[in-house]
Amino acid sequence: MSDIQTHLFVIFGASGDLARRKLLPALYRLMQSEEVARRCYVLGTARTDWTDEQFRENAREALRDKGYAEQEVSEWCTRNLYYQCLGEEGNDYEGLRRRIEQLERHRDLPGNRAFYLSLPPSIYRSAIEELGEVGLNASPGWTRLVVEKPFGYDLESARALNDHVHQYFSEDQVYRIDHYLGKETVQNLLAFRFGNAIFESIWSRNHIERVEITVSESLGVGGRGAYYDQSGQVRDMVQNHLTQLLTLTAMEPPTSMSATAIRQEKVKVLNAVQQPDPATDAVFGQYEAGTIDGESVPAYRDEPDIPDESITETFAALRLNVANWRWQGVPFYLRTGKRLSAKLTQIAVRFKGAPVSLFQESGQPCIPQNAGCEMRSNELLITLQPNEGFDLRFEVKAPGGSGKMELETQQLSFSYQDAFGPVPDAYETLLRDVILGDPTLFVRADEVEASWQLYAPLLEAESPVHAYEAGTWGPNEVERLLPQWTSTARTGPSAE
Ligand SMILES: NC(=O)C1=CN([C@@H]2O[C@H](COP(=O)(O)OP(=O)(O)OC[C@H]3O[C@@H](n4cnc5c(N)ncnc54)[C@H](OP(=O)(O)O)[C@@H]3O)[C@@H](O)[C@H]2O)C=CC1
Ligand SMILES: O=C1O[C@H](COP(=O)(O)O)[C@@H](O)[C@H](O)[C@H]1O
Repeated sequence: MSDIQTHLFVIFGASGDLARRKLLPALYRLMQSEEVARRCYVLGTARTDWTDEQFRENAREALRDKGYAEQEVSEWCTRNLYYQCLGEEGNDYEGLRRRIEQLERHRDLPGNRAFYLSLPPSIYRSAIEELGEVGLNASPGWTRLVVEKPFGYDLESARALNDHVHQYFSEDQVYRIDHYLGKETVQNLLAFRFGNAIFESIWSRNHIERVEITVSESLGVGGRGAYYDQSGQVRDMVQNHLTQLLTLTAMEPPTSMSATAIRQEKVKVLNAVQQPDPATDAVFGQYEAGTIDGESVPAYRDEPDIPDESITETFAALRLNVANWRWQGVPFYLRTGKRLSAKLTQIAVRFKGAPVSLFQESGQPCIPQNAGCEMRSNELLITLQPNEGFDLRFEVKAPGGSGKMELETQQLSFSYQDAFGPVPDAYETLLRDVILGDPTLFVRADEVEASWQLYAPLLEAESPVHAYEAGTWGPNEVERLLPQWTSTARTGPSAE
């Protein structure tokens, strides 16, 4: 990473969960490179009244929990970490500015600064304004602002937040996080689609019957009930992560791999997606108690901080139509939920069958429109997590047979883990890109607004929320959208 310039990485919310579990470990891993370690200093800030040493001790503990070597962790924390309290009210930005300038003098830093807002979303506006008011939106070097998700609550609030950000920062300074974009396998979608010409010619309504995007989790809402109940699955997962997967699957080839070219194509395809009709294109659910991996788990309404009468959806399934020349008429099904049967992020592409089937019981050819004409389709499963890899399913002749040709489905498989070993963490990729100044894997202002706009009818409607048992694949009503889903969990790193 030779292009890294010496800088200060400021984490707002440094005493919080995300900083502890994701940001500090990602920065630590990045700084395993001596070169990065010499060029990146971290300043944590929050209301908690810590000294530098107390912050370092907390960071050491967080990194020890991840199993990193004691001695190296300790040295890194001492050499690279600092802390500045923002005051009881969280508004001492003058104090923060003075500390930044003092550190830059002391460490002889050129004034490059990244500000990572790992704060409750309700604080984003004031933090951005305060940064601007004390002049921290500009510096002798570069200044970058990283904003965590959720970016807005709906279209109106996302627009207002964009306007607010742009009062103080220009768009090229802003890095909106969607951690799915940092996942190696999500980026690999671009490599798969645009590095392999054989798929391009079949990647359209001419050959594809439907696309299914599944992001299922076996976990519930855990300790995040207070946030989640105000949010629900459409805001928490569909508007951002599933929509990113949709755009990467459906976008046109960009003119280059530059951030501008890629983001341009993503916005174009997003603008072509028609708003779903809540009555016919969506099914929502909420989990009841059930069993997952042999363990009993409580109902959503019995989770901490969830009101007894909550009607927040923990499951959403949608049918979307991408109204452009490539995709018109190919349904994109999206499905996501908490406390489902398994953790699985997968894109299943189901191809159209052959025009005439030659392999019928009767021995007579038939066409799919005829009753009883059995036609199997080829399928491509792109598994993004866990057991990352691809499976291409096709028909082969089953051995033997008494004069009749019988077909059996088999698959060609590629496992990421087998080929390359463990997959790096998304936050490591994203933080590296922030400090390199590469915005490709971040969400542009118009993209985030287009995405909120798409789901506006769902967010405004009062749709029924159907109960489903934890440990299943969601409410039965989902069959109304699609009776049988193609997606299946891969069984292991070398899944067959
Ligand atoms: N945790 C996760 O897994 C994920 C989190 N996110 C997003 O990341 C952000 C942070 O989440 P998370 O770490 O879980 O939240 P936490 O509640 O654990 O942490 C919030 C942090 O913000 C600080 N803070 C709160 N109020 C103020 C204030 N008025 N002024 C200054 N600092 C303040 C808190 O410290 P103090 O009280 O000391 O001020 C704390 O360090 C949120 O936007 C969340 O949506 C996104 C994806 C996953
Ligand atoms: O952003 C979020 O993502 C997680 C799921 O992320 P993954 O990387 O484990 O797939 C989800 O649990 C959480 O509710 C949501 O806020």
